[in-house]
Formats: sequence, C-alpha cells, structure tokens
Amino acid sequence: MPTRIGVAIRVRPLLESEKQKNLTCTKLQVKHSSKSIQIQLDDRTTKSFKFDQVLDEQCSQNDLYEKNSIDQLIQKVIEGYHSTIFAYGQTGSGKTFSMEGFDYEMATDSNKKQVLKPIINYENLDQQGIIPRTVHKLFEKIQIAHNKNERIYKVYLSYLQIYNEKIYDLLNTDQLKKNDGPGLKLRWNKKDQFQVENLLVFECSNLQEAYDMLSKGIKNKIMASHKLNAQSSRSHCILTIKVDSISRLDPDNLISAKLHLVDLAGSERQSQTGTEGQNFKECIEINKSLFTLRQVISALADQSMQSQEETQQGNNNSVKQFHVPYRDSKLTSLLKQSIGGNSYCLMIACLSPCDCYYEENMSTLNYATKASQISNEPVKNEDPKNRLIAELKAKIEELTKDLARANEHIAFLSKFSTENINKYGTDILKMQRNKQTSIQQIQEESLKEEEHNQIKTSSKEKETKRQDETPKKERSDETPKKVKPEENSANQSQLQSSVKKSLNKMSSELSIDGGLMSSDMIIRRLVESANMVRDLLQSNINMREMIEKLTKNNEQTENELNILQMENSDLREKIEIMENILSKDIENEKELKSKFDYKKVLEESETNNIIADETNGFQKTNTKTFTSDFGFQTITRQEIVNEIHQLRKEKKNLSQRLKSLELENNELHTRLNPNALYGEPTRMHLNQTLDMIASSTAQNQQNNSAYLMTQNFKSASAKLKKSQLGSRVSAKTSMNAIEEFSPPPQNTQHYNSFINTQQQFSTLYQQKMGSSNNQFNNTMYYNNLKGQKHNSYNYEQSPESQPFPNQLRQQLLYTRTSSSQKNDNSFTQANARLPSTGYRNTQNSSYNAGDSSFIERQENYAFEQPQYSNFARNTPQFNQNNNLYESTSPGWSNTNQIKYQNKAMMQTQYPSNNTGSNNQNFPNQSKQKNLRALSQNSSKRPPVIRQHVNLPKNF
Ligand SMILES: Nc1ncnc2c1ncn2[C@@H]1O[C@H](COP(=O)(O)OP(=O)(O)OP(=O)(O)O)[C@@H](O)[C@H]1O
Repeated sequence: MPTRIGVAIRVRPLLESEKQKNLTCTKLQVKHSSKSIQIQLDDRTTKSFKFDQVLDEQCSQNDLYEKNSIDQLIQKVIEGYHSTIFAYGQTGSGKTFSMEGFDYEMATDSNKKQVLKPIINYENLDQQGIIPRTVHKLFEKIQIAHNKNERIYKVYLSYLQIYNEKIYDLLNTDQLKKNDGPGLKLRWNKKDQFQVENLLVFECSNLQEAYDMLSKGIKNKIMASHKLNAQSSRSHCILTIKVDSISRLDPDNLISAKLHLVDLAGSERQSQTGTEGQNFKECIEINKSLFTLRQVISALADQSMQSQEETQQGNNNSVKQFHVPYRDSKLTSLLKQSIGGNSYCLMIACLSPCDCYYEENMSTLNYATKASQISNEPVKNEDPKNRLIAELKAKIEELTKDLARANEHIAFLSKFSTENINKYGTDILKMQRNKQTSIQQIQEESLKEEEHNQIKTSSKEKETKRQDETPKKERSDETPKKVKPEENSANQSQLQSSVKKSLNKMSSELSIDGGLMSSDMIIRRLVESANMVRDLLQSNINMREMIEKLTKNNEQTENELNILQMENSDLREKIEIMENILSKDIENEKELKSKFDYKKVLEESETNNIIADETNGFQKTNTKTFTSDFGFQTITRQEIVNEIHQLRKEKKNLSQRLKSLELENNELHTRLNPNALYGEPTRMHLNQTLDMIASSTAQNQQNNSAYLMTQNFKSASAKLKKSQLGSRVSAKTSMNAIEEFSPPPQNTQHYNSFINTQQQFSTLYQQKMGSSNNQFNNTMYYNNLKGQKHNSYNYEQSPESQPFPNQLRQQLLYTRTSSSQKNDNSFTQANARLPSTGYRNTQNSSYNAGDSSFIERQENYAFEQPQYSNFARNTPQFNQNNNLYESTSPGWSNTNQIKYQNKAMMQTQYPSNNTGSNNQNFPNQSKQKNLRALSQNSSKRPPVIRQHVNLPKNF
C-alpha cells in the first residue's frame, strides 16, 4: 500500500555564538495546533507550510523521537520492511545534532582544516539523537520478539560516508587512510538495486557491540571546521542496520530488512561559508549530490502530483513516468529504495532560526513540501522463494475451494444425461427462443395453471390433448405460416405448459441431497454450474500460465546460479593463489630473517626494486614488485596472480581437451579394430590363420602361388581395411595390389590350387567373420573375374568356373589375344551388341589387349545384364557367392537385384571409384544414382561394415 514520506520540521534554538552576534529570529513561526510553520516573506505577507510534525526550539531529543513515531518504523524493520530516516537542511541547522546528538571537540583554529573528535556518551540518554536511540530501541524490541521464541534475529551494521563523490567505509580504517584512493565501487545489483562493493558489514550480537561499531564510525567521520559551523560534517553519512530473522519452525523462511539512518552534509553558499581550496572542492561536490537529491525529490513529487490528478480524473492509465535521476550521484543511487522506492521514510528538515538564513530556510521548506508529496510503496522483504511458496499455498487453498464447488456442480450437471437434455432441453430451448415470455412468467402462470388443473382436471386434459394435436399438424406443414396474435398467444400457452411439465418432471428426477428442486432452482443452478465450469476453465488457463512463468523463472535462476558458481570458483582460485604466494613470502622472509641481518636484506631488496613493507600488510604486499634476473622486467604481484590464474585456466582447458582426445582416441581404436566391436576375429587372428594356410599349402615357397596369394590377400586386406576407414585406398587399388603381386597361375594345377586356397580362405574367413562381411565375398567374386582374365587357357580348361557366357568370353579372349582386331567381324558384331555409351569400343585405335578399362567395362556390362547373369548364375563360383548372399540376406534371391546391390555396395564402399578415371566404370550417372538409392533405401540390404573416421585436425 502506498505510503507518503513523512516530514518533520525541526527549528533549532539560537546558538550562543549567534546570540553574541545579535542575530535575530523573527521570520519563522511554529504553529503547533495546525502542525504548520509560517515564514515571513515580506512585511505584509507570510507563507504557511503544513507537515506531519513541526517542532520548535523547545523540542527535546526525546520529543523528536516520540512525536515522529520512530518506534513504529523500527517495528516495521523487524517485521521485514525497509525504513529510512534522513536529516536535511542547511549547514549548521542541527542535522547531526538531531541524528547523533553527541558533542564534538571545538576547533581551536577555525581557519585550519582539522579533524574533530566526537565526545561519545551513551549514558546520557536525554542528549542522544535518533541514531543511538534507534540502536538502543531496536535491540530492546528484538529482545521482546526473541522472547516469543518464534524467530531468530540477527543484526548487522555497516557505516559509510560519501565524501567528494567517493564512498568510504567508516568501519574500515585501512580503507579510510587512503584518502586519495578511488573509494569503494557502487555496483548495480538486480535484487538490492545499488550495492557498495567490499563494504564491511559487522554482525552485532548485542547492544554494546553495536555501540562500539557506531562509535568507531562516528570517530572516523571526516570533520572539518569552517567559518559557519565548527563541527560541520563535510560528508553524507549512512548508517545501515540490517535485521535478518529466520523462523524457528521453517529455517527457509528468512526475512531481511534494512534501516538507513542518513545524516546529509549541509548545503551552503560558498560566499557565506568562505570555503577555499580543498574545502571549496568539497563544497561543490556536496552541493552537487544535494542538487541531484533535490532533482530526485522534485521529479518524484511532480510524478506523484500528476498521478493524483489523473486518478481524480479517472485516467489511471495515462500517468506520465518522469525521469528520476537517481544515477546522477552516489547519494541518490544509494537512497533509491528510500525515496520513491519500497521503504518507509521519514525526513527531518532542519531549520536555523536566524533571519539571515531566510533563503536557505525557504528552500528547505519547499523541498520538504515536495518530499511530503512523494509516495513510497513499502514491501515486506521476504525471501522471494518463501513469498512464492506463501502465494502458491494461498492459491492452492483457493483452488481447493473452487474444486469442491466445481465437483458439486459437476455432480449436478452429470444428472443431465443426454437423454434428459433431449427430453426436456428441446422445450426449454424453444422457450428461450421465444422471447415474448420470460421464464418467470411461465413459472407463475404454470403455478396458476396447476391450481386451475386441480379443479378442472379432466376437461383440461382433453383440451390439452387437442392443443397438442394442433401444433403437430402445423409442424407437418412445410410452408411457414403467418401466425395471428391470438394464435401466437395460444401457441405460447401451449409451450408454457409443455415447459412447465418438463421442468416439473426434471425437478422430480434431478434432486440433490434427496430434496426436490423447483424448476427455477434448476435453471439457476444450471446457469451457476455453467459459470462455474467456465471459471474453472479460466483458472486452469491461469494456472498453466503461472506454471510456464515459474518454469521460465526457474531456468533463469539456474542460469544465474551457474554464472555465480563459475565466478565463485574463479575467485576461490585467485584467493588460493594469493594465499600460496603469501605463505611462500612469509616462509622466505622467515628464512631471510634467520639467515641474514634483516635490515641488510631490506636495504638490498630496496636496491633491487623490491618494496617490502611489513606494516602495511596485504595491501602493500599486493603491489609488491619483482625484478627478474635480467633486471629489466618488473611485474607486480597482481600481474603474477593474474598470470597464474590464466595459466591455471589454460591448464584446465588443456586437460579437458586431453580428455576429449583420449575419448576420441579410444573410439578410433575401436574403429580400427572393428572386430572387437562385432565379435569378429581380430586382425592378428586372421593373420595367424593366413600364415597357417600358407604354411600348410606351400610345399615350395618359391613356386607356390598360393603362398604369394596369401601374402597378397594380407596386403589387400590391409588396404581394404584402410578403405573402410575412409582413406583414399579404393577397392580397385586393393584388387590391383593382388594382381600386381600375384603371378597368374601357370597351369591348371596352379590354377586349381589358387582356387582351392581362395575357397579355403573364403570358408575360413566366412566362419571367422560371420555373416557381417559381404565385402570380402564381393572382393572374392571380383577377384575371380580378374584372376580368370589372366589366362585364356584356364577359361578353356575350367569352363565351369567361367562367369561369362561363351559369346562374351570369346570376345574377351579375342580382345586379350590380339592387338589388331579392328577389322575382325566377330568383334565388330560383339561390339555392336554392347550398349553405345561407355561399353562399346568406338575408338579402334585404342582398342588393344592392354585396354583393361574397356575389358572392365565389358565385364561390368555383363555383370549387369540379366541374360548374362542367368548364365553366370550357373557357374559354381557365382553360385558360391550367390549362396553366400542368400545365407547372409535371406530373400535376396533375385539375381539381378543382388548384382545391382552388389554393384551399389561396391560403389558405396569405395567412393573413390567414382572419381577421376575410375569413373568410367560407371558411365551412366543416373544408373549409378539408382543403384546407390537402391542400396541405401533397401531395408534388406546385406549388412556392411562401414567406418568413417573424422580424424582431429592435428591428429
Ligand atoms: N536542537 C538543538 N538544540 C541545541 N543545539 C542544537 C540543536 N540543533 C543544533 N544544535 C547545535 O547547533 C550546532 C550545529 O548543529 P549541527 O552540527 O547538528 O548542524 P548540521 O546541520 O549537522 O551542520 P553540517 O551540515 O554543517 O554538518 C551544533 O553546535 C549543535 O550542538
């Protein structure tokens, strides 16, 4: 609920020094009865200002406290609301007296700037200003609250001053010593708005501890004397008392509120105060922040006035938002929550009674008036999580009630079966459409009719029957008729009676809690139920929206938490590094002390540009500089810490990268040994087998081609494996490797031995590799074709192993045995039968026995032609391969399909076949595509081991 800033005016008495100067006080007049103050503008006119409290020179410190109900403000803080009390006014008007009430040592020489010491006495209660009284009362109230045994309270205290637009911690003497330092930083914090970084906050478990802190802060205040006020405070001081309370029953229930007690520096005109040099600069800065404060007060007051006007005119939505320059000064940034924010706020405007301060007093009264127009909106500072829980609990309670009511209505509605609605609903609907008669009328008339019925039951029944028959006839008539008024009223009465009957029947059937319901009750109930259902749907929508919002908030919080955790770990690391360095330093210094004369070491270190200042502790050691052995590279400790931190970060990143590389490596290892993955024989095992075959079959290693073949298979196998891994080694290269290293069989015996070895190897391989490797079979088949190509004799001697029909074989033989066949008719014919693109040899000059690509094309052609493949199917080698396919992929009986698949697989597995000169193997691009599509789309495609490895760049 919005609450105005409370404003109290306090006029101080004339000081002895003022009396001595014969200064008069005639222009200000306090009117207690009307709580107003009058100021003489000129001889004739006066201006009156009304405030919450107006206190004259007779007002004691206790009056100031009591009349402004400061007790209540303290209570609000304990309950969890922020509160602020600030003293405003020209210099020497009594702000510090009102806030603190302590005496200060008088300055002996007012022309010199000097630090004044306060005489703090907590025994003299009458003298105490708002601050010590508040601290005292706060602990009293906390004790009372504590005794209730409901919550645990903790009090924290911080004290800062803003001097020359720099923030100093009054409780941190070290920081204060650095007068020319940068001051503490003001940070923007979403929750707390502005927050002072590194401001010390002390927990005070009792009043004495709080008094001690307060005394320390007051003593540290920078005081300077000047001509007007020997004790004038040159800075704005903010004492913040934070009260946290935790519920004993629910430790998550935390309430935290702050009480700001602000003693502003006095505003003064330089001409009057006669400030020069440093003091003049102070004067400008003080006035600057006060100037911003006044701007803030003005803007908020204007906004408040406008909003009041708009509310009076009923235009709640068109309130203009004024720019409030909080950020223009540190003072206003820190008072953002207090003035125009979420705090309770009290302003003590102090006035000097002397007539010579007329202008300053006018200004103070004007701003006090503006401040009194500002509305704050105090909010209880619960943990947002708890607030949310409380809100949700309230919502659940509300919804439970809604649900109970909804269930009641649903129970009622569920009595309306479809049958019921059909039975009674039509009449009710009709009645609703006919707007000439209201439901109430119907009910009234139906009651009358009922009475009448009791008298003339029999005759009425007959009449009703007749009336019932008439509309039936009318309804059957397709063309609409104009109904006369008499007829209409007759129809209406019929309808009424029908509705009445329906409702009466319904009321007897639809009873709740065993009681009968009248027809109007039913209708009302129906409307209620419908509304309830609608409300329920709406609240359901609202609930969903709320859940969505909560989920979003939750995600956001989690993100923030993550960022904070990262920052936290960063900071921890830095602290750790710092601690390490410091502990090493201490060790070194101890060592130095024990070994050498310390003074001598210090001297030496100074010559080496090392500043060792024991007394200044961390701050100085932090900026300690080091000189390298070369003497020219000096780095500060901070830089070392940063560098170490950076290095650690890099190390962390590198170790993460190393881990990921290890993972990749493991994966690669698995890929390199796919056997392990598929439960197949390992490469070593395979090699052993191959060696075994070789040694058992090779009588004479010099002559035995089988031995050579095994060697070649090894090589081919290796290359095939490589090709599996995505290297540029193609299947063709593997085949070429076999061809290249294996001399063609010289005779049938050799050939048979070769075939036997192959078969043996195939069987073994098949056994070991299981059904998952068709590539090998493919290779075998392909290889057979190649092998047969080497020796025409073998084709003749082993006709059963020919994969091609005789006719084509003839052509191949022809091709291979003669290099000048361009005029040969049989070749020309055969060539003509081949498809024109790619397969047919049109360039006779290049046609010779060495044109292997042409032969391959011919082979491919044969391989793809169904009629040829039928022949090929009969050859034992083909059948062997075919059976193998059959066994690995049941259902692949269609030879043509197998071949296409086979081809597609070759192409898919050895993509390099499609590039460069090898591309001529597949001249028809669309066919290639089809093959690839077939191989990729077919769910019955024989399983193929394909491994593509993306090696890391720097692998
Ligand atoms: N109500 C009062 N009763 C008696 N003496 C008072 C009263 N108010 C102020 N004084 C005296 O007036 C002098 C100036 O008061 P004070 O230092 O509080 O002014 P100030 O507004 O804080 O000045 P500045 O802004 O320069 O700090 C002090 O000597 C103080 O004791």
